[in-house]
Parts: sequence; structure tokens; C-alpha cells
Amino acid sequence: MQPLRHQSLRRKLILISLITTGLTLLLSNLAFMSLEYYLTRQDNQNKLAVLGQVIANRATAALTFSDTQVLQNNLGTLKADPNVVRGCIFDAEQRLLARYENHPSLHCPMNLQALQVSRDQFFSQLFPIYLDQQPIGTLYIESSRGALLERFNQFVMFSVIILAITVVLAILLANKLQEMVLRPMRELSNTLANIVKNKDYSIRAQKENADELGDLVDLFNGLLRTIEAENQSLKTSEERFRKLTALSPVGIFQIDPNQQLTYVNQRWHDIHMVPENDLSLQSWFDRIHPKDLPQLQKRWNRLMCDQESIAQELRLTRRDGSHTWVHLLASPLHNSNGDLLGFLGAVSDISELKAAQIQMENLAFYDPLTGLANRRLFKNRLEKSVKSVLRSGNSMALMFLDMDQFKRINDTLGHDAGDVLLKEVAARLTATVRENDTVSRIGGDEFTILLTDIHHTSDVLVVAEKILQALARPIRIKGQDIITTVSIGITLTPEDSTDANTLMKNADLAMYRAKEMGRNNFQFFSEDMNHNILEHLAIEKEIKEAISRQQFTLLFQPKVSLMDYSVTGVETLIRWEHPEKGIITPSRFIPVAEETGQILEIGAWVLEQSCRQVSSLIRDGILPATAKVAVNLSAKQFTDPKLVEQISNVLSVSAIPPACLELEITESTLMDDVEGAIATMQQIKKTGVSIAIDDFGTGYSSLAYIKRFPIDVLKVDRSFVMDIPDDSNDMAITAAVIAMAHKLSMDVVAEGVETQAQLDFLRNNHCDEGQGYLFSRPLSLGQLHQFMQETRQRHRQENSYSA
Ligand SMILES: Nc1nc2c(ncn2[C@@H]2O[C@@H]3COP(=O)(O)O[C@H]4[C@@H](O)[C@H](n5cnc6c(=O)[nH]c(N)nc65)O[C@@H]4COP(=O)(O)O[C@H]3[C@H]2O)c(=O)[nH]1
Repeated sequence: MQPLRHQSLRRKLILISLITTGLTLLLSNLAFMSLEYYLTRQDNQNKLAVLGQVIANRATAALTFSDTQVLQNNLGTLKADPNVVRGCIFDAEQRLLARYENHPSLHCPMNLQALQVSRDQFFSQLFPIYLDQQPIGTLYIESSRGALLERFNQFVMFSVIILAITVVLAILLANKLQEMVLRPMRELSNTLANIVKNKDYSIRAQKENADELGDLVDLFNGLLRTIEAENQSLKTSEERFRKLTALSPVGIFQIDPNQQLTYVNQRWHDIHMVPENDLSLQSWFDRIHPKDLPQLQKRWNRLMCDQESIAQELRLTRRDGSHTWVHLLASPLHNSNGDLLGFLGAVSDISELKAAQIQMENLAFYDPLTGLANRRLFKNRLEKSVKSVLRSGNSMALMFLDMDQFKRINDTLGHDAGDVLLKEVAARLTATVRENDTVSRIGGDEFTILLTDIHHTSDVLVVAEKILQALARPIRIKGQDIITTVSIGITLTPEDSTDANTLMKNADLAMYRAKEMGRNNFQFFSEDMNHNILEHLAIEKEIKEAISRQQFTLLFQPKVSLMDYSVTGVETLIRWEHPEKGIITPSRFIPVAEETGQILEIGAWVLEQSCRQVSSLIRDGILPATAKVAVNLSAKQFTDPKLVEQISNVLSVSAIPPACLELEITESTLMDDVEGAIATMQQIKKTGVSIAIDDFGTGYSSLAYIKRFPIDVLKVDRSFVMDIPDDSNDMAITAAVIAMAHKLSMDVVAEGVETQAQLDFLRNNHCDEGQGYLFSRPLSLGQLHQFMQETRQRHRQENSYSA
């Protein structure tokens, strides 16, 4: 059947019919012919046998008597059968007695043994002739097969004709059959081709027969009807979808699984302001606002990889450069088998909604008049800031401002003037603070300011003063210059409280105090801080004048040798003689001067004055020629690049021998920048001036560094000396420090020696020098004169007693 596979159905049908019919006929004809041949042959042989038997019986008597004539006559009966070609009778000795020959080439041999039988074209038979059951001779008869073959040929001929006719008939019938079967099928196939070509599912196949093919046509047409109905409903729903998307106020888009934008509706184009031919996902992504892009990309990846839906608000940059807020929804699209068909999304323009939302937020969180944060937003930010302060460990200040006499301005100039004033005050406040700080209007004429990231209280002071200054400038309203002032209350977190409500109350209270203090000022909530800050502020203001008005004086505290109690030198200690406040100690104003940088000027003055005065004391013989004046250097002075130059100048101006000057540097100053400190100290040492390390033991100096510092003197801090002999720890430390300093070839000066017990301990531990109230308090120049005279007298007396 393989070769038929590619043949047309028509040819297959004809071939099968022909082969079936031909084979059937051929086989039946062959069977018939064989049977016919066999039966005819059988018939001939039977006939020959009967004939031979009759002649043999008749020939018995003639043979007995060897009557050849009779025998010949007997054989003559063979003429009746034209197929007999020869007949021979032999006697008992097998000699030929009679013959019948009817064939030109076939003769009876003279002896039976010479008889040659040809079996191809003839068939023959021998008949023994008996007498009393004794064979007395033999009859031989040979018959031609010619008639048999002729009959057979005729039969074959007839069969071939029948076969030919049957084949022709089979062809005709097969043709008819294929026509009957194939025509409806061709009709079906033509109909199908027509439908496919025209995409018209209303076409129907023609039913011609009421047989199985007719049923097939019915089924086919039924199928078409279903397809047509579904097609129609698909078209209707597609049409409905198109109409819906065309009318939709939402931009709709579809993406295939390969991330190609396959469909967008008109609204999508309108929202994006892009022409209809610009359909690329990449260019859509290019339009997304950079701030919204990272989040969208993350979600987009999740949509593509995990089929997770997106719902996000984002900004699009339109063709004209403007931004529009859109709400994007996108989900995967699957068929009924769950296979991914792509993604469907919707983009709605929410710009107006956003604007309304912003407006609402503004109303809810901002003061409509000034545009500043309102009370609610401020409280919210305050709470957040307090939390962040607790986390970071920084400080934050809350200022509460109330405009002084705003009501009077409002009443006299009218509400509109009041509004202008409030707006201007808001603008000036905003301009005064940093961007991170929050300015808000929490009531009629009440403002609050949140100052974040405060490192020092002086930072708050600076802002408060700036605010007072900013508002001091007149504001022009309705042709009048109005000067407005505010009272400011300040509270700090975490110092005062870490609760937002308490902080608000604190600031409010402090503001009332500012009002009580005469308005146009600021007050801190904490009394101590208030005092410190105010003093800090006053000192800062007055320190300038103090220099020019020569309010600083120097005291000299003698240092005494613990070997013989002779005065080895003095330490200069500054005092501020304030006209109203009296004497101000250095611990109150030196840190302020250090902070403002004024210490450089003050320090320079102290250095020069100390050297000048001590130089003249040495020259006058009041102090010994070997006496040293120890001058304190602040950290700012020590790091001042002009320090060494300044020292050299002072040495030459005051004419003090460099060996008579000692600079006291605190341990903490040195530890800030060890390498820099070493370099500066080495330069100082080159001038011949010696260096003492002050307040030793209070800083964090490591022995490794102390070794590297070119230090001449180590001053043991008063805090170690003061508890001797009660604190064994301090005693052990002091003894160890003295021993260590000596190992490093340093002299040791003990500070704050007040008692004999302390002195005894220090002497026992070989401390070189002492300084403290036991020997002398810090002295004015006149007192120092007197002290030196008294000391000298005492020494003289002691020497004369001992002599
Ligand atoms: N209770 C007690 N106190 C004693 C005793 N003996 C001395 N004192 C005080 O201890 C301080 C010693 O000075 P200091 O450690 O350098 O500590 C000084 C020094 O660091 C700084 N200072 C003073 N004058 C200057 C200056 O001219 N420039 C700089 N930069 N700092 C200075 O101010 C600090 C304080 O100075 P003063 O108030 O003068 O205080 C002085 C002095 O009056 C004692 O037996 N008992």
C-alpha cells in the first residue's frame, strides 16, 4: 500500500477496484481452466479405456486363432475416434499382428518392446488380452491430446475476453464509485477552502446524499454554525472591547510575552502625548520620572518573572516636557490552560487628583496664609525629630516665638496689614534658618522653629540672635515702616525632655519668661542653661571691650622648690576685672574666648605682659635670674601657625632670656594631633623656651607619647594632690608619675599644694617643685614684690638661726 500513499483518492479507488476485480476473475478462471483441463483429460482417458477394453475383448478369439484380418477389423473401429493416432495388437510373443495408424509419423513397431511412447502431445494405454485369464496378447492405443488442448485454448480465450470485459466494467464502476464518494468530499473541501479564503463562516456545504457522507456534511455544517456563532460573539465582544477602550478615560495597553507593546488605545496616546506610530516599551520607560523609575523597574521585573501585578503611582514626562501623575496597573494575561499570553495594563491620569491631594495636604498640614507648616505638621516633625535625636545622640532645639504687640498692629492697621506682617515675618524666619529646619505657624502670631543637628548651645544662640536681628529691620506696610519684635522661648532635647508635648510646654514657658524679661529677647527653658547661655553671651559681647579697655590683669602664683623652698618662678594667671561684675576667673571666660577665637588676642597679650613683667622683676632682682615664668597656652594658640614667630617676637621685645619662659600646654591639647604637637613643640624648643605639660593625669596621654614629647616639666594636676593623704590611689598615682617623669628627665611640679601632709608626701617622693595656697595664692605684681621680700627675709632668718 506504500506506493499508493501519495496517489489521489480517486486513483486509489480505481486501482483498488481493478486489482480486486482482476485478481478475483483471474484466480477463478485459473481454477476453472485447471478443472476443465483435468476433467477433459479424465474423460478422454476413460473413453480410451472403454474403447481399448471393447477391442481387447473382441480380439481374444481372433488372437487365439491368429486371425489378423479380424484383428485388423477390430482395430478399424478406432476410426470412430479421430483423436486415436495409432492402435497396435501384439501376440503373446509381442510380435505385431494388426495395426491402425492415423498419424503420418507414428507407426506400430514390429515388436512391442520397440514401442516408443511420446507423452508430450499424446496419451496412450496398454490393454492385455486374456484367454481364460491367460494373457495371449497386448493392445496398444495412443490418442492425441490435440482436441483437449484446443478445448483448453478456447476456454482460455473465453476467460481473457470475460476478464477484459470485467476490467472495463470495473473501471466504469470504480469511476462511478469514486464519483459518488469523492464528490461530496470535494464539495466539503471546496467549501472549507472558500471559508478560509473569505473568512466567511456563513457558507455551507451542499448535502446531496442521505448516506454517511450526507451525515458528514450535516456534521460539517453544524460545526460551521457553531464556529460562526462563536466568531460572531468574538467579533461582538472584540467590538465592544474596542469601543470600550476607545471611550475609556483610562489608557489601556497590551504587551506580549516578549515585552513588545502590541496594543494601546487612543487615551494612552493622549495621556503620553505621543504620536500613534510611537509604540515602544523602551521609549515608554524613558518617559518615567527618574525618581519613580527604580521602584517601577523592581516591580516590572517581578511582573515579568513572577507574574506579580503592579499598582503604582508615578510621574511621566510628556512630549512637551511637562510631568503628569499617572496610576499604573498591570497584570499578566493567561489563557484557559494557564499559558501566558502577555500582560494587560491601564494607565490613568491622576494629575488632577494629585493636585487636589496636594491641596488637601496643604490645607491639612500647611498654613494657607504663610505657606509654613501648621501645628499638626510641626507636631509630627517634632515627634520624628525627637526619635531621631534619641537614635543619633545629637541635640535639637525647639523655639517658640510670639510676636510682641501683634494685636495692636492688627487692630490699628487692619487685618490685611496684619496678614502682610505675618507673611513677611514668616519669610524672614524661613530665610534665617537652614533648609533642614522647620519653621511653622501654629497660631495667630505664634511661630515655632525646629533646629535639628545642634552640636553646641552656641549654635542655638546664633540662630536666636539672627532672628532678632532679621526682625529688627522695619517692614513697610501701607506706607508705614513697622518694627516688629518677637519673644523667643527655647528648649533643648534631650537635655530638657524627650517628650514632644513637654518640649512644647517648655518652649512656651520660656517664651513667657522672655516676655517678662521685656520682650525682644530669648530665654532658655533650663535655668542653669539660661544663666550659662546669657553669661556666655554677655562674656562674648563684653570680651572685646575688655581687651581695649584693659580690664585684664595678671596674677602670678609662685612656684617653690621642695628642696629648699626657694621661689623657682611664677605661673601667670589671668583675671578679668569687670567694672560691674567684679573679678571674673579664667574658667568663666577662657572657654568662651576659645570658642570665639578671641583667645588668640588675649593669649598674645598675656604672653607679652608676662614676659615684660617677669623680665623687669628679674632685672630688678625681685625674682632670681633663673626664675621661670610659666604662661598657659590654649589649644587654639598652640595650633596657631604664627605661635613660634610670636614667641620669638615676645622674647626680643620683652628682653627675657628664653630659659626664663615656660609654656604650659594641657595634656588634652597635645593629644588632639600628636604628630603636629611634636613638630610644634620641637620648633618651640628651638627658641630656647621650655615646655611644661599642664593638668597631667586628667587627659588620655599614653606613656608612649609622653616619651616622644620634648617636655621639660610635668605638672601633676591638683585633683591628684588634693586628696593626699586620704586617697591611697591618688598617692600611688602621684608617686608613680613623679618617678616616671624623673626617668624621662623631666622636673615635676605639684599643683594645688594646700597642706603640710601633701607637702610631706611630695617631698618624700622627691617631687621637685610645688605650687599652691600652702606657699602662696596667685598674687598681683605688688603682692608678689611683698611675697618675695618676705620670703627672702624668712630665708635670711632661717639661715642666721641655722648659722
Ligand atoms: N583650689 C586651689 N586652687 C589653686 C591652688 N593653687 C593654685 N590654684 C588655682 O589653680 C589654677 C592653676 O592653673 P592652671 O591649672 O593652669 O589652670 C588655669 C589655666 O588652665 C587657665 N588660665 C589661667 N590663666 C590663663 C591664661 O592666661 N591663658 C590661658 N590660656 N589659660 C589660663 O585657667 C585655669 C584656672 O585658673 P585660675 O582660676 O587662676 O586657677 C589657677 C589657680 O588659682 C590651690 O592650692 N588650691
